[in-house]
Amino acid sequence: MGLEKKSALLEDLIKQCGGCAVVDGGFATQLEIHGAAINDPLWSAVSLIKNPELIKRVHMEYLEAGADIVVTSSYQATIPGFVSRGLSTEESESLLQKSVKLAVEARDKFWDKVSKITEHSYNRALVAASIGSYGAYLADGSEYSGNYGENVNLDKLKDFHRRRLQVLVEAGPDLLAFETIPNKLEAQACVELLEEENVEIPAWICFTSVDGEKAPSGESFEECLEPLNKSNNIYAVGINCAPPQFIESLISKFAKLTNKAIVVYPNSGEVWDGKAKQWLPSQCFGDDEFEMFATKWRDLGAKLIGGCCRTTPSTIKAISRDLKRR
Ligand SMILES: C[S+](C)CC[C@H](N)C(=O)O
Ligand SMILES: N[C@@H](CCS)C(=O)O
Ligand SMILES: [Zn+2]
Repeated sequence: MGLEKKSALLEDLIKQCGGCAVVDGGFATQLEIHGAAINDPLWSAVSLIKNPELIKRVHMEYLEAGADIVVTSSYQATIPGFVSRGLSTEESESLLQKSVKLAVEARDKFWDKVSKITEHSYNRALVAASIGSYGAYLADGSEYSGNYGENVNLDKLKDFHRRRLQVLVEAGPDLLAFETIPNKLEAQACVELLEEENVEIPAWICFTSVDGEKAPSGESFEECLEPLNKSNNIYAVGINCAPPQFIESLISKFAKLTNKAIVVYPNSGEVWDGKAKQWLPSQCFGDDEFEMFATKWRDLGAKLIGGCCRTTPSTIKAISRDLKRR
């Protein structure tokens, strides 16, 4: 299936959902709720080594909550990351494939179950392969600073992303989700790679923001979106893992800067302490607030809405209830 057909699948899903599809919520958060220890350089991806069954369980929980799109466990899964744990390149690549396989299996199992029920409100979900930023791999919180240092140029970022992208694409997800991109250089590297590798899977690219106005690097979103707006590979652009109180004005800003679909999946509002590797309490949104804001975000133009870190299946249930109340 080529790029056009796969993009049409996503387009149809959005239509079927009444104009806005639901993305799942914090994957790592739900792993932790089930007791997974992820204070680790591989973060949530450590579960690919330690507990793949739990990954599937979390995907199922988000599907049951009403997610139309499930994001795989590969955010912080990288070949160099696995190799520095003593795994071989082959083993590392097979874990990346497994991240897609687990999500596809969960989706198929769930759909098999619900499609037998005469009246249900679910859609057949799509699987988005997560591709975390270079900062996520560094595991020092730099996905929220955009500060990669002087030695990181376009080629280095392309080299970092290339093989993982190839492996994930071969595993056959429906979509690609580039997450927590903190600067224009990395966004450009991702877009150029999609073209160089002739990838035929539609992608979204999401930036973080720590001030509610610009990318963490200080670059304006006008600058950051410029390479993305020109690319046929990019279906949607947006924001993930930023505080929810920024989302309203960022959707309005993006709507003026792009014709791409807009995707937003904020975190709960807590702030990540990269050194201590823990979330610090801050102004926080609960499920009720997500429920209230989801329709607002949709009315402002978002076509894909979900939650990121510190949100849970109950957050997704609230968003789904809100958006699917026709
Ligand atoms: C989205 S952040 C909370 C993921 C974890 C981070 N890259 C780290 O490893 O410290
Ligand atoms: N989808 C990621 C988080 C991105 S910030 C995960 O939970 O593993
Ligand atoms: Zn997050």
